[in-house]
Amino acid sequence: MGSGGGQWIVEKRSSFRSEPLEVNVSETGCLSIVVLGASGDLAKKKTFPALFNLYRQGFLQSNEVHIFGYARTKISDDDLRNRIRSYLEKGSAKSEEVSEFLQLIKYVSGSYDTEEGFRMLDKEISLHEEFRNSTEGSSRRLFYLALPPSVYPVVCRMIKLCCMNKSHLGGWTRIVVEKPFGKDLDSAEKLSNQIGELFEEPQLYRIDHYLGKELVQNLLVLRFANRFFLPLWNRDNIDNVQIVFREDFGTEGRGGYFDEYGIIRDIIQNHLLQVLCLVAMEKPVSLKPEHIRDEKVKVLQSVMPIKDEEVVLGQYNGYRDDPTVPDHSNTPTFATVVLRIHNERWEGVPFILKAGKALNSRKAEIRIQFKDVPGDIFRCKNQGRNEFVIRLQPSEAMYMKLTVKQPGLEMSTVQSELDLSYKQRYHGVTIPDAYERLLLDTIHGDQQHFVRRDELKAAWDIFTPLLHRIDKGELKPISYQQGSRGPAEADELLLRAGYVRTHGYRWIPPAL
Ligand SMILES: NC(=O)C1=CN([C@@H]2O[C@H](COP(=O)(O)OP(=O)(O)OC[C@H]3O[C@@H](n4cnc5c(N)ncnc54)[C@H](OP(=O)(O)O)[C@@H]3O)[C@@H](O)[C@H]2O)C=CC1
Ligand SMILES: O=C1O[C@H](COP(=O)(O)O)[C@@H](O)[C@H](O)[C@H]1O
Repeated sequence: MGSGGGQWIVEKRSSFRSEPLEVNVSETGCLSIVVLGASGDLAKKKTFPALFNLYRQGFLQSNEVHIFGYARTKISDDDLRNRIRSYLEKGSAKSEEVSEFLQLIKYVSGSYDTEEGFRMLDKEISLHEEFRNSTEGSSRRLFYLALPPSVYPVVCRMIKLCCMNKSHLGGWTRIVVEKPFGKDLDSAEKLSNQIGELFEEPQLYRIDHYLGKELVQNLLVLRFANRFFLPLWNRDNIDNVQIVFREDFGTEGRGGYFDEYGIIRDIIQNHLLQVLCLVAMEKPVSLKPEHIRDEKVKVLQSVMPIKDEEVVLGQYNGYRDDPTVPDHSNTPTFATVVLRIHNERWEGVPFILKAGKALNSRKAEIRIQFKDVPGDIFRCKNQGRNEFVIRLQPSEAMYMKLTVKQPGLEMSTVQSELDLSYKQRYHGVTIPDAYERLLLDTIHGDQQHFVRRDELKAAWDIFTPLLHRIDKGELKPISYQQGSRGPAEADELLLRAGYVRTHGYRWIPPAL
């Protein structure tokens, strides 16, 4: 990145894109993207809008791409287009662009467990490929499973049986699967085995959309391209790390799904743990996906068993009013869990993962709190510690809380910050949605930001014992008010873990 006449130039992301894993694969030519579960919530809110944005930016060309929606619901092409139109007509999108894009979508209705529908789907894809005159190495088929995980195995079997890219055309077939990948270690391994019998690891993209967020993608750059951080990023200097997810709304219509999973499976075991890996891992040998994922696995394998006294669970009042939630549900909608990493860099540093629904604010951030300065000659220790905060959302930012001299004649100290707020710094730069990047990575065959099978296993290893105890009712959530900070016990745990709150200081995102 460099500056010229006040104008910031953002280097193309491809400058540090890792190489695709598969050899002899085509990244050009006829591309068919199939959204299975096209009638669902994720498809309309995230998958189709992300495809539309890629189309608008020229990453998907109308002369090579065709999009297929597949689901059981019996609707026409136009019905599907009308369902998703309003989710595309947002921001600066022009209605003609939306209409052009919608014409690329064809809908096929069929069941998930019989060949008939998938044979029809294959016929439609093949028609498109013939129409586009696919030649050697130019037919690419991407299947996005926007479906409940219970149907992944059968759907993958049907794809393998009926819809694979025709080998004489070259190209590839790739499968994107959504979280949750299982409910515990055994079910995740079973799912992995079932899918693994059908597809090779380089064909499988286990998506965790937090890995597509701008500031999560920035973590490796920040840590390993800045001399500042290298000597500080360890147990000698860092006292504790918090990775926090807060939502100011409840389960809203997803109560049935949520009650089966709970906040640990929904957010902590995947999104927050992936962020922890990037904060805590050692420097990878290179940016090759396997080198990065090797380091992530090592961190996960170094996490110690979770102690009961380092867990606080909560459930918001009113959660059970949802008719799809059982009256006596023990499912946590809030959890604070302390993880401890048993290695040379992090021994003794608590990683506090906190997630909650129906709280008093919506934000996701990483908060790295440094130790006190030894020999504090200014006697400013009580004002607060140095903190480095990475605000993932909303208002993407990084800021360092530090102690400075209070401007003026007096020699006193005050808390202030060095602030890199993205909206202020990068005028006019649109931060892409996580799903956009990850879909583009899938098309490019870049698995760096996807979860590898052994990573998934190591992640479930950490949380399975705790989850089983919650499922059995051995640990109970504490009730908390909607719109609050969550149970007070969580704040007490934070203090016990060593976090020191800075009183009287609040970071305010700078206005433009
Ligand atoms: N919604 C979200 O915000 C997020 C969702 N996800 C994950 O994405 C996937 C899809 O989520 P979402 O779109 O919300 O799910 P939905 O419940 O909306 O299901 C998607 C589609 O799958 C079909 N379907 C639903 N239930 C069943 C069933 N029991 N058996 C077979 N088919 C079924 C339905 O299509 P039809 O009946 O027409 O076949 C439905 O339209 C899930 O794995 C979810 O965990 C991940 C992150 C966020
Ligand atoms: O995966 C999920 O994420 C969303 C939050 O995503 P965000 O990008 O808006 O932070 C959460 O609401 C949902 O429960 C969960 O399944």
